[in-house]
Amino acid sequence: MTKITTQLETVTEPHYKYIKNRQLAIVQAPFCGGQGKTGVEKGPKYMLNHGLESDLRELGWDITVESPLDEEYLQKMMEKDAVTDRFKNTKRPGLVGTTTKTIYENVSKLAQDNKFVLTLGGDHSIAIGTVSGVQEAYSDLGLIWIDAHADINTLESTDSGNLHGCPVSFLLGLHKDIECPESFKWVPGKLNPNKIVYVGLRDVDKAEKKIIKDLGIKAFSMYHVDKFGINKVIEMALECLHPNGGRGPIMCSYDVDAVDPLFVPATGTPVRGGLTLREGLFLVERLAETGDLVALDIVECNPDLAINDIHVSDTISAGCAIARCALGETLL
Ligand SMILES: NC(=[NH2+])NCCC[C@H](N)C(=O)O
Ligand SMILES: [Mn+2]
Ligand SMILES: [Mn+2]
Repeated sequence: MTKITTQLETVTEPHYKYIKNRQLAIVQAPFCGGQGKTGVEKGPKYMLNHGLESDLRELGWDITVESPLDEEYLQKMMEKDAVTDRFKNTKRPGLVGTTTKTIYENVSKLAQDNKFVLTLGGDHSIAIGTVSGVQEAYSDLGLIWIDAHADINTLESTDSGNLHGCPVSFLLGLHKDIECPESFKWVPGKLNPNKIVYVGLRDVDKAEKKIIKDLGIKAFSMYHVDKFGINKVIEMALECLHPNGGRGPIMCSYDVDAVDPLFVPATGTPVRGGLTLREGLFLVERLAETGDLVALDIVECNPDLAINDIHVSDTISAGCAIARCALGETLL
């Protein structure tokens, strides 16, 4: 009888080769001006109240909590600027531009100090600031955008006018070719289209599909997740960012609506047919295993959109679990 011996695959412990002394900065970004529903600004407080800081300290991180935004000022501006702060179809370009600039300055400093930067949103417009900031420290940064949506609308293509649907176009510098308000002139827009990859897409606007095709951006939709499985998808995504088995720093911008609303109900633009909670956590566990992860955003938790307390705790605990898995928690 012939014996079949299977090679046991090995798994590497989470590690962070670009980060000095396991130092972590948690940046609170309580901003809701990139979309129309209030409550998403409560994300950071809810995640911290859930014990996130001590859970991460338990994982060996030395932590500082940063609060670069003036919440009172933001609240005042949210009321005041609702009608006046407009550019064509887009809502609050002034406030989004100045707020993301503040986040950019803070994140850029922290990343250059070789700290891991974990930013808690807020809506996804904050990624204009976080990704631009992290890029100041790592010029060859690869970006994994985990989301049901592509968030790549331009100031011209957006139907909703909500700027949380546009951050990727700013990061790619697409605003430089069109008429653009003063408030966004600071955005470096240096992200190369081959340095971003999407995972989890299932609700992409027509104009966005054209931009993705025209720029040749790599995107793994839920179809790809079903067809190839989540493990193959993340391996392919990593290969896209640093080809030929090459390695390099990676940032992950994680919109919790990538995960199915069964697990993450309290979010502004839920779309059915998403990642299971385990698939959503596996993605970041794998990133932690590479040793290349340098920064993470967790955005779009909106406790006010829950219809009961279970929805709040499901959503917030999923957001916190994403952070813990990315920062070294393992199942055993
Ligand atoms: N970050 C998000 N949840 N974005 C949703 C964007 C939805 C739609 N594509 C828009 O541009 O308005
Ligand atoms: Mn989304
Ligand atoms: Mn998003």
